[in-house]
Amino acid sequence: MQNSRRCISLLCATLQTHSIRLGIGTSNMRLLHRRNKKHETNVSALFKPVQVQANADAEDVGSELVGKLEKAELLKILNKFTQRREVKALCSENGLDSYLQQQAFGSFRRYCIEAENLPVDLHIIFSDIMQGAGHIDDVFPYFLRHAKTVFPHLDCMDDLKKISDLRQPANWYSNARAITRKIVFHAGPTNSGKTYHAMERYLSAKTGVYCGPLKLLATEVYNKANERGTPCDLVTGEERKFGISENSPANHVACTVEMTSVNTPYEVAVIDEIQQIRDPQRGWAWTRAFLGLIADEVHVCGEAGALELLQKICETTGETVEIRRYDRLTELTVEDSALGTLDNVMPGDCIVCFSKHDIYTVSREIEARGKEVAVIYGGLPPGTKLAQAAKFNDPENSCKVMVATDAIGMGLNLSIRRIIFYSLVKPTMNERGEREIDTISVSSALQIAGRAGRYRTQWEHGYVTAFKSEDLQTLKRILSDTPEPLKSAGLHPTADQIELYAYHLPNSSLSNLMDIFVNLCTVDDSLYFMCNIEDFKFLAEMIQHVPLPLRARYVFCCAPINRKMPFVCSMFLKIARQYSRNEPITFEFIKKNCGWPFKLPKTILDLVHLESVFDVMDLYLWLSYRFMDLFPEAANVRIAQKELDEIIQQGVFQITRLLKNTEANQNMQDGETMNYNVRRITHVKEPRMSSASRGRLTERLLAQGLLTPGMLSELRKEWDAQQQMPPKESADFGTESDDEDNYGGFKKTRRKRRK
Ligand SMILES: Nc1ncnc2c1ncn2[C@@H]1O[C@H](COP(=O)(O)OP(=O)(O)OP(=O)(O)O)[C@@H](O)[C@H]1O
Ligand SMILES: [Mg+2]
Repeated sequence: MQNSRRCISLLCATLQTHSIRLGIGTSNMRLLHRRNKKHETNVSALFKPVQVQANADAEDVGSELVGKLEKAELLKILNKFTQRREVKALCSENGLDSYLQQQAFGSFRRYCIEAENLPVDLHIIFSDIMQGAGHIDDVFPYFLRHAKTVFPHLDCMDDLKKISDLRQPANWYSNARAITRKIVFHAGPTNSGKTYHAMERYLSAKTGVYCGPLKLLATEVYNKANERGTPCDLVTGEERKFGISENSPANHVACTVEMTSVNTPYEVAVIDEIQQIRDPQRGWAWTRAFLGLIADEVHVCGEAGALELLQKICETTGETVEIRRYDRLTELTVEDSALGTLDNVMPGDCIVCFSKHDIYTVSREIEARGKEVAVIYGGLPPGTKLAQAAKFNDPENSCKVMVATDAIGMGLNLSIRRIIFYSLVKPTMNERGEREIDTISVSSALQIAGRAGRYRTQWEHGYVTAFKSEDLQTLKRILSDTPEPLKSAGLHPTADQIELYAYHLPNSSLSNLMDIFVNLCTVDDSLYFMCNIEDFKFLAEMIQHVPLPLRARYVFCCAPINRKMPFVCSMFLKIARQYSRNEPITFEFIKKNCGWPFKLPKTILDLVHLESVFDVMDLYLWLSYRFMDLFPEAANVRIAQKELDEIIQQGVFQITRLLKNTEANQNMQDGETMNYNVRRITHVKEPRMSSASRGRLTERLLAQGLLTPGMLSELRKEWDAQQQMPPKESADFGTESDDEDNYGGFKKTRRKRRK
């Protein structure tokens, strides 16, 4: 039980106890700056003291030379020493602030009292002081030696600060700086032909790369280019497809922005949806692409509000921005009345919700009125999303209404006549990692509204309205606003930088290293901000007890998984454990753990679970590109994943029936599990608990749906097994790193098999 508690507290630490949360949006950069300042005073608390072994010398030479030390006397000297003003001043001069002083004094006192034999030099100093032959301040050099062992950063603060000096990210990309790039900014509202014009240039070039925000968009470009006779490869985190063949790379590439190569020269590069550069989580990928692409022409597409920031960044690269402005190609009208009731839904309507719970409610109610619905939300597999989009777009299909989350804001081509905002508030995570409800931003409202009346679809005049009449005025106000100009672009520490940190602080956990990095780094906050590292830290802490080399640990923590999905998280942990034992993660392993062969979902809970399984397979594929030898069965996993996508598709086609079954089950069962499951689906509606009312950690995690009973028992087993394994250094560099992987600048890591 003790072990499992520790295991759970590990998870909890991730979820609740971090003092530093960096939910940084561009709008609160000033705040960040101040917060950084504030943290400067307690950044010391991030440095965890290293335990120093007592009895450093095997033989008690000191006692032989000058006799044994009286412990009570020794304690008196130590207490006096720690209270002396001169000593405190010396401490400050040597980088020990009051927090570190307290820690180091305590550690030094314990060390001196508990040691049976002190190092001979220290022993003699104490003996001299006791006999009036030495001064109490003479202890200081020995204390400092101890303090530097306990806090190794004292000796390398300057190095650490240098490593995390992020003031000139433009200089990280010498290949891009070596050429003169032509930067073209295609600015305009949604549906104005920005991407279209950039793509025309891309397709006419000899070589080109398209960097998009979503797999679906990259896939669309890949398909379009190949259809037009321009062979094009597809590169996403989990997939590679080839326009010609695996052995002959095409001259054109369509990729997700995180996968952008900053080592390959191109004639034309397109960076789509550049306003995402301000995204608190993913912004760093756009910054990296914008600064690092080696292309004669870099075409960026997006909101006009990004222009000033891009121009300022270009001042640091010595480039100029050519601007091409576009107007919306079709008309978009905000209606004068709200929808009021779902009875008023018409063909071509898309109701946009901001929670899955609302998606379920609305689709159920529309179907109850005898109308078919297509459903799209972020968690659905790509095949399912495309199938739902195709059903809705097909003029011959009887399904004329769509219910979607803001997942449709970017990417999919949908024939929408009218967008109806079911609500104007969206649950978000604040900077402390707590859930909050926020009114949607002007930018995202315009993106979503812009989906109506798409050029060259059956509905060329778009309409927008709200579901509730009380929201209509607010919606009108939001839509008449211009999106706030972007203030800064995201940055993220690279694996190399963290590896250097680990070299200096070998006893620190990866999560701790990230915290220290973020707190010590210097960023030019008139241009950049540090991206939120909470997801990374969450994963790092979850696998902290798993013995892994640092590089591999780093790559694992970059895996794009949703930490709100307990099944995916527990599989992540299992896979990491298997990897750490150097055992291949086979298709059999996936089948056994994911319940293959898959059955059609009967309830929404089944559907949610299948979505998690899909994500686990994505995780497998993602890892398979980074650790080829231990993930050898990507091909089989891909086939099974496709099969699963089809099963999920069928489930979503019958979503109303699943909802009915779920409700019937709910009435029949009253057990804990059911309660938990329902909460899990409706988690966005849950009120946030105050810390006082949170109760036991495990219960809290279970209630929040962040831990399942099954996962809890797995964790217990994991932990018990771990206790029986020999310990291993956390900062182990036993990996070879070779070719560049392009994921955040991290190298692909092929594991050396441990003998
Ligand atoms: N000149 C054109 N000829 C033919 N089709 C066009 C032209 N311009 C745009 N389109 C089509 O109109 C639609 C909208 O264009 P596009 O996707 O380029 O808009 P966008 O400004 O990038 O919108 P968003 O901000 O939503 O990404 C696309 O289907 C595109 O193919
Ligand atoms: Mg576009």
